[in-house]
Amino acid sequence: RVRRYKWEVKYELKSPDCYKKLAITINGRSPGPSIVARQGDTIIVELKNGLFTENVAIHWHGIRQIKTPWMDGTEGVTQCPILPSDTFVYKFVVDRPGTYLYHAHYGMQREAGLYGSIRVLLKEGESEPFRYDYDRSIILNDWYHKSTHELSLGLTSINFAWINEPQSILIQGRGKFDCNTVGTTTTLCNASNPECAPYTMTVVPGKTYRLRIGSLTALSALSFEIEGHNMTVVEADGHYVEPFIITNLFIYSGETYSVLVTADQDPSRNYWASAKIVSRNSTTNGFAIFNYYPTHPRRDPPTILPPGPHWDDVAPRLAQSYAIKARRGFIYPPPQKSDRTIVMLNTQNTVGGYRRWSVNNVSFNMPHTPYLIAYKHNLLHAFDQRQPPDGYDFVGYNIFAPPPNPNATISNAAYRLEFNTIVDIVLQNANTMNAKNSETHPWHLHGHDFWVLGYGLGKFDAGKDSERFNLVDPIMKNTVAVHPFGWTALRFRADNPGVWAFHCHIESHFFMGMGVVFEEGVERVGELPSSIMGCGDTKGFYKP
Ligand SMILES: O=C1O[C@H]([C@@H](O)CO)C(O)=C1O
Repeated sequence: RVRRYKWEVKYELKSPDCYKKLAITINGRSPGPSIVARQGDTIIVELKNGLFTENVAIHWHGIRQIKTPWMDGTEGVTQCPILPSDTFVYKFVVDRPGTYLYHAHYGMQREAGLYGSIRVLLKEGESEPFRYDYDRSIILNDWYHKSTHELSLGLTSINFAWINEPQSILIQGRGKFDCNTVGTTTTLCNASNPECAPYTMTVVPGKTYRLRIGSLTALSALSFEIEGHNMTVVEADGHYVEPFIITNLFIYSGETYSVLVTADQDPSRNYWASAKIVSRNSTTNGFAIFNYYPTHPRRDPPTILPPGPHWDDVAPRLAQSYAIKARRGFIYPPPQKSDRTIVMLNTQNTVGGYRRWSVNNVSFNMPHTPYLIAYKHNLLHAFDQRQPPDGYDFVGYNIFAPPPNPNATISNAAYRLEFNTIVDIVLQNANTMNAKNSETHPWHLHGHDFWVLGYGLGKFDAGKDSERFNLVDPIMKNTVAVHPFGWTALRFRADNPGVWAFHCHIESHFFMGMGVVFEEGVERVGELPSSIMGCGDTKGFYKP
């Protein structure tokens, strides 16, 4: 089946957390319309850029774009940006069932509100290996009152201005900023605006809900819970998980999970659903109402918000990471050996006085000519042809201290992977430029799912640690966290011809250079549509 959507992207004044700001919307909405389809369907999105002075591109997060690598929506990698007043047609197949996302992949527009959810159902007649009565999607996000321009200008200035903690957390596009904190200095905040009434999820006592939870935060790692209710994790990034029970779900930007929740508590009241920031010392949190029918949906629960886990306790987060395994009967065992291992040291750096993030001391910059077009049309002068490094100085580098020489280099070089080979990536976290500090980084790979082979704390030891890789039942994902001062190992097969970004899903970190690009089998990619062209050295290639 073909499912067609006609979208217009525009700025509109919105008050998702009671504070009015210009948000980037799709057909007037943020989050945008949900895409609901069945496995094997073709999605066609006719996207009009109705922003007056900004380009746009939309990435279909978790969709592998098999045979359509030019539809990945990654500006600078797979396509030229869509110019103001232009219309671009995305067309791709959703080949696997599961919970996915879409969002802007141009500059830092995602945090201005350009995002939504994709739900791919099984083929007609097929059923899931678990039971539920109803299916719901919610997206968690963090929200900033400053514009994407002001935030990105601060990050790219010699007088570095960090984006800081968000003003609120949004659950399905709704949050609550405390208007008292701005007092009468502005009329932009209105606590009784119905737009910022909490999101309510109404449940029928006794029924079981499949909650598809996705995070598209700009920065924050979150802990999500529903007061007094257990959750059973059954899906992660489109793959079935061997079920396990939790009281709170740690979720990092770019991840999706399905949890089963049964409305089995006292039905005469409502309960809080809450999203609390972890890994950073932030006081901002978000809440929604888990409403038991027929209790009034606007009635506040009689309790205070659950306090949630302590923000800097890494142990329970690591424990959740370890607990996620492929579901029995749905295990795709990984190849037992890899052909190449790339160790990626994640550091915060400076380049020429600018604050940056780097991988093996190389800070990524997007070229003007998208890689995919440059490779196919032999425009190889468009970016640095040297290979970025496959590792760092394992012996000499102390991951527990700020970088002794924080200077990195800027590059747009890409990794070329031999087609169909097995690639291991070890993401190695380290201390930031601030003493005794290491952050959580969710890494997202385009065009693939990877096996998560292991996690650890401290410096990855190629001998000892790789012997403990889970080669039996690792989960496959497209986004995975690297914990503070820790490492995460993943494996994938470079079998999807194209050029794919791999980056920290913290929007500002990718913007500051925390990412790489992989090329694989580009010679197998068919003729590129001219609609993706027109920028950089492809000027004039666009034929309307
Ligand atoms: O990139 C970042 O900059 C700030 C801080 O390190 C600035 O000092 C921070 O928390 C980041 O994640």
